[in-house]
Amino acid sequence: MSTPTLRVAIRGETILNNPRFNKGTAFTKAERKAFGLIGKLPYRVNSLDEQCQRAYDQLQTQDTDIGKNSFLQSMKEQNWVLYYTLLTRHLRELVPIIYTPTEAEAIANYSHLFRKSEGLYLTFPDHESMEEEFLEVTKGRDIDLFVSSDAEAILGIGDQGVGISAAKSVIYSLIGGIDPSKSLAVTLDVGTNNESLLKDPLYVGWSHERLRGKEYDDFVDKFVQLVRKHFPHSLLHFEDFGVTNAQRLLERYRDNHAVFNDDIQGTGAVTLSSLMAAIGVTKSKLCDQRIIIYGAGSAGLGIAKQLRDAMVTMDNISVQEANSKFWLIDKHGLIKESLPAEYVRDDLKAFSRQDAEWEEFQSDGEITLLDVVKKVKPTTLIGTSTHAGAFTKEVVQAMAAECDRPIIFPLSNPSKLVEVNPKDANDWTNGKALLATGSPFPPAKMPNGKDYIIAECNNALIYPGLGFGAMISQSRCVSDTMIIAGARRLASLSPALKDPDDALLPDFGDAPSVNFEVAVAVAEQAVEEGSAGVDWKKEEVREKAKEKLWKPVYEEYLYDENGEK
Ligand SMILES: NC(=O)c1ccc[n+]([C@@H]2O[C@H](COP(=O)([O-])OP(=O)(O)OC[C@H]3O[C@@H](n4cnc5c(N)ncnc54)[C@H](O)[C@@H]3O)[C@@H](O)[C@H]2O)c1
Ligand SMILES: O=C(O)C[C@H](O)C(=O)O
Ligand SMILES: [Mg+2]
Repeated sequence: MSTPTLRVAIRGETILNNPRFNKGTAFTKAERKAFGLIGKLPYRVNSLDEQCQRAYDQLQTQDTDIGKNSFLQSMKEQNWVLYYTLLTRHLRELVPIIYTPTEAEAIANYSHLFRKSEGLYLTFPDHESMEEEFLEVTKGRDIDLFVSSDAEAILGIGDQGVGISAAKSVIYSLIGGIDPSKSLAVTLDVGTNNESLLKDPLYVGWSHERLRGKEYDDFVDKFVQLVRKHFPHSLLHFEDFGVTNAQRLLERYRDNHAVFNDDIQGTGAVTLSSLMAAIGVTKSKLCDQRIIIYGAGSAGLGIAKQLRDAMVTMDNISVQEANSKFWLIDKHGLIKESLPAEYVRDDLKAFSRQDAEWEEFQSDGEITLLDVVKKVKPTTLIGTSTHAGAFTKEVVQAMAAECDRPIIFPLSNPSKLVEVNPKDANDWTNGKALLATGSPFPPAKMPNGKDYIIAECNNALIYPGLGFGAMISQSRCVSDTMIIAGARRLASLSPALKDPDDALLPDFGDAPSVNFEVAVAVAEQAVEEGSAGVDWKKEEVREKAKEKLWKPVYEEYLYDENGEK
């Protein structure tokens, strides 16, 4: 295949300092001449393979994961093709370094590890000039994707002031095939309530208490309206917003723009896929499940709604009946009618249990996870609480006593916050538990000595595909039906369908091809339901999607002062 060519308008130091165009020692002799680089590079021209080998060797000299994370961050600042190629070639090994769980440590130390800015920082004290800043950074760019975060609820480590959007953007390109020059990470800095950051003289964000109320809403709205005005066909991704804002913002904007909340919808979708795979093993229906969700925040509620909606569409039961299959537990125990109003957000009310069911418990006492497990005899237990170790041996064994194949998904991230280590859940149930976790864990041993692969039920196994599908079909919205289509396609790729002792979800090493399948399903659904902005037939979607996939390859550059820059 011949090398694709690209007309480029920048030369000399400028091209060497631009990670989108820089090739380092891989610039050919002809390019070095045309772009004024002969004296700026050592003589030898390297291939991408040689550069990868050198970079991988250098990476191995780092002893710690956080050291590797910093090294890779620097590489991203230098050369995107090399960075993404290296990650693609060592995907299983390096995703946990650039993403969950190591990313949690990198974000918690953001101000101390900080070397170079990336993306767009919109900070409240500068809100009056927001449009200028926005246009300055987006000038001349064709942006398809904005990945935004106000960093109030980063993974399970809470308020970090500035943070996660860059790591989530990388996953879109690495796994979803989205051209990194067409996406933009946006930090919405509205202050922080994290005391240690506020006291830290090196904190790089706005050292101020977090904005709330109208000022906050107006600030976010100003940003969303800029996106809508200047990039009406883009996808707007929300990540790790606090629980009081996440659902509200999604509802506010989802009818007018293609917006997507990863913690609510991405987590709901990947959990639905995992559960569909698990009930394939237990040979039961979704609506036969009794589901406890421990931690009723953005992820917990997103999962409850997604599973509920799937029961309604797939098993044909009423919304009310589907709601009755769930027991949600939060910091103050089971969500039930008589719980004080301040403990039950409005959006949880549909899942609130009736007091009459729980008469044997003192009305003012908290109903614990163990109480609920013993009474409800759940088939499925999902953790999104950030409460490490909450699924104790007593809880897990009480569940297993009443259920042949307990489905247990401790989804809190990073690894140290997991509700139960999957190895323990496996041991305590004699290998009967069907397990999936939010962060990567090593396999557990089954009683027959075989490895049980722990599926990684992380939204990264689906959100890049959901996003790519919505983007390529230029969908005006990300509808619930598009998300269900993606989740069903992911479930259909479960290894457990062929071998019930195998993992519930495909391996993360296969995440790019899996996400491609998800994208095709999502775009096909968008075409079918008429929300696509492209004029494609359903049968054409796969081919069109293939054409749009971005891959890290060096193009041959021709100097042209009217070219790309
Ligand atoms: N696997 C995934 O793909 C995925 C996706 C999103 C979130 N998560 C993880 O889920 C966790 C929650 O994330 P979120 O975005 O929903 O945060 P959130 O702050 O919106 O929700 C956390 C909820 O847990 C509750 N909680 C806290 N302590 C509790 C306790 N001891 N008992 C019961 N409930 C308790 C909180 O009150 C809150 O409602 C995080 O660890 C996050 O990393 C995982
Ligand atoms: O970032 C992740 O690993 C998944 C998820 O979005 C989370 O908030 O934990
Ligand atoms: Mg998240």
